[in-house]
Amino acid sequence: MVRQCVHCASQRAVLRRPKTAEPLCRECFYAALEQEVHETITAARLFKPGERVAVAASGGKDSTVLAHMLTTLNARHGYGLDLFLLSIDEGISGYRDDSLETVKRNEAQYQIPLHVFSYKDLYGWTMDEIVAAVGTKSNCTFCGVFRRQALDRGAALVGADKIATGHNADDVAETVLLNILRGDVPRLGRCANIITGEDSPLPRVKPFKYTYEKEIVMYAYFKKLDYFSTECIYSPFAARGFAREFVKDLEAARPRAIVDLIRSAEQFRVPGCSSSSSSSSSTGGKVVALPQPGNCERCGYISSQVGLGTVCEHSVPVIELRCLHPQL
Ligand SMILES: Nc1ncnc2c1ncn2[C@@H]1O[C@H](COP(=O)(O)OP(=O)(O)OP(=O)(O)O)[C@@H](O)[C@H]1O
Repeated sequence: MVRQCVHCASQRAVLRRPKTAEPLCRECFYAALEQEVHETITAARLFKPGERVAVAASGGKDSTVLAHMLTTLNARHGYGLDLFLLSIDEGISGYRDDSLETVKRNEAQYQIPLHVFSYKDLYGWTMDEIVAAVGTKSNCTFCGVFRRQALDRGAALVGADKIATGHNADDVAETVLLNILRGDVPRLGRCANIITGEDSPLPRVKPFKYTYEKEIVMYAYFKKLDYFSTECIYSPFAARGFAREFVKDLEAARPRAIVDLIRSAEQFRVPGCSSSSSSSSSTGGKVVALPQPGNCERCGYISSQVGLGTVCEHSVPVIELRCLHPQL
């Protein structure tokens, strides 16, 4: 029996929405997803008219769909944003070099400018060189910290007011789980924030915070968007992979599990702990020490909070990573 789309009741349904199980036609699926993202953007006041927004673009499905959708919604709803693509080349051959080719094509497809910054230019080394020197243990943690700072630096250099990333609901749910497993209460309280660094010169926003990965993939597939779909060659060693599998299993049993995990973390917010605050805070009578951001003793840039001490990534040559970070 041919199912009708439950929204328009005139077209044949071509898919069942993973989040709601509704049978929908293509156009109604696009409209539903775009409207949800628009509502997320407006409800959380993610953007202000006239802002220059860097769309952090890796060439993967999430950031490609984000670039497509922000361009579409900006035109449709008159957000008044000056959008551009910002890519970081971590120096991972056979992975990032290929995905950057996709971003270059996206620049022409979405008609928004692209700026690329590399670890090599910013720090003097590539991830390939780091992995060759220190192996694959913890490399994802470090790469993530370096990328975060590279995005900040790149965005500041090209005059951005804000960075939008393609983190989706599944990513946020995984992070919630990982923080529970680590007992990291301060991060648990803020990992589900839709805006981070609100008080900093370069806040970050996640317009896809409630958007399911499966729906992003469907959207990209049906719209035939040009994206790169290979996993990073170093990522099989990441602990996040186990959390991802678990979230997928939970979703298979009950699709709402993803959004419920996010909502739980929103409830876990530690009083007095925002993305930019640092001190100590009381949770259920227990005082929780919050990370203290420091400044690099060499270049003065804010240092990371993952155990890099007070020397930022910019100033840490590969050989010193070993000395400063015994966990490597
Ligand atoms: N090299 C990069 N340059 C610019 N932005 C990046 C880069 N890598 C990741 N990002 C940003 O961080 C988000 C989350 O990155 P992550 O590595 O978790 O990839 P992902 O979930 O597979 O996303 P995507 O499908 O966009 O690659 C991306 O959606 C993108 O906005």
